[in-house]
Amino acid sequence: MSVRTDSSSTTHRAGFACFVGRPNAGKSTLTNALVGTKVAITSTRPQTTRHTVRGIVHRPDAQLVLVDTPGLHKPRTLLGERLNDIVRATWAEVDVIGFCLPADQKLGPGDRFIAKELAGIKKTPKVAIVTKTDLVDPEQLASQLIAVDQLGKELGIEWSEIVPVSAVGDNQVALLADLLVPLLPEGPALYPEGDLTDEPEQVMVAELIREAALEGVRDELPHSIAVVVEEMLPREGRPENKPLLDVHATVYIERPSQKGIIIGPKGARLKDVGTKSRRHIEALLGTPVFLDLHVKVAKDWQRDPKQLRKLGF
Ligand SMILES: Nc1nc2c(ncn2[C@@H]2O[C@H](COP(=O)(O)OP(=O)(O)OP(=O)(O)O)[C@@H](O)[C@H]2O)c(=O)[nH]1
Repeated sequence: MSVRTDSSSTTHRAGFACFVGRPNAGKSTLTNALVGTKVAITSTRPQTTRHTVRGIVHRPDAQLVLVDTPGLHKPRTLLGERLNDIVRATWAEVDVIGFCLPADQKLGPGDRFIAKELAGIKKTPKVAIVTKTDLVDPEQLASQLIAVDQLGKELGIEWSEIVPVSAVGDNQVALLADLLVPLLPEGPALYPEGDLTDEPEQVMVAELIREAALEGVRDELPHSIAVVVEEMLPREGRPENKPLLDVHATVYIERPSQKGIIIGPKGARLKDVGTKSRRHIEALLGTPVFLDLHVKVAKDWQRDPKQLRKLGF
């Protein structure tokens, strides 16, 4: 007896996808849900993703490399302009774009602004992803799906798919991967199996610290925090079964007046930021960590090209 296998099942695909959408649309959370580990930072504050973080989905039939971009927005500072340039450059390079639209919010000018830009990128297939479906009832979801369909028609965008997902409720996340994969080109894996991201560890560690530093200073320091990891070194003289990684990092703020906010009374806040981010760093790197945090003022860094370069933008 002979068994014939369908040739399509042996085809391997590999390529890049990026999620776009207005701030807070759920792009980072979706990236994490697809990859299954914490690689992109999430926060309830908009515009927290500054670095392009790739998460990699490994499957027997495909490798899907996710590029998580910052939100496109009306630039007010030099940093804003650079972020928008990064976003557009990313869109032109990837194999498929996932446009994230939260189910619980009516389509607004922010979505249209992005959709118009997307309409200009003809070649790249676009999947509309209606996110956060756990926050709405079926009726609301249905009308959002219709609105997204209409938005596409109006602007001349042909959605390859329109998919509702909930990253938090893990609903349809696997289906989304199934729909993205056929849109990738045929080819061998681009990264070794087991790699979840090619972002240098130091950048990921810096992002984890920044995430913790942003928490709780909701309104005082919205986007004035940058974090640079100066050094990560294994502590010398430790027994082999008790390693310790020394991480030295600097939290940059824009003005001296912000120092008090970040440090808190008697240093309590900074200590809290250190404890929280250390736990995340240890989980990420799988080793105990000693975290040494400093706060420095880099005057108006968001507007200063020299400072921006130094801080990695
Ligand atoms: N209920 C619910 N909340 C979600 C879901 N996905 C994301 N969120 C929440 O929405 C907020 C924003 O999510 P992010 O993933 O950080 O959004 P983002 O689009 O990456 O945001 P930026 O980095 O600002 O561009 C966070 O508080 C998430 O917890 C979801 O499926 N369901």
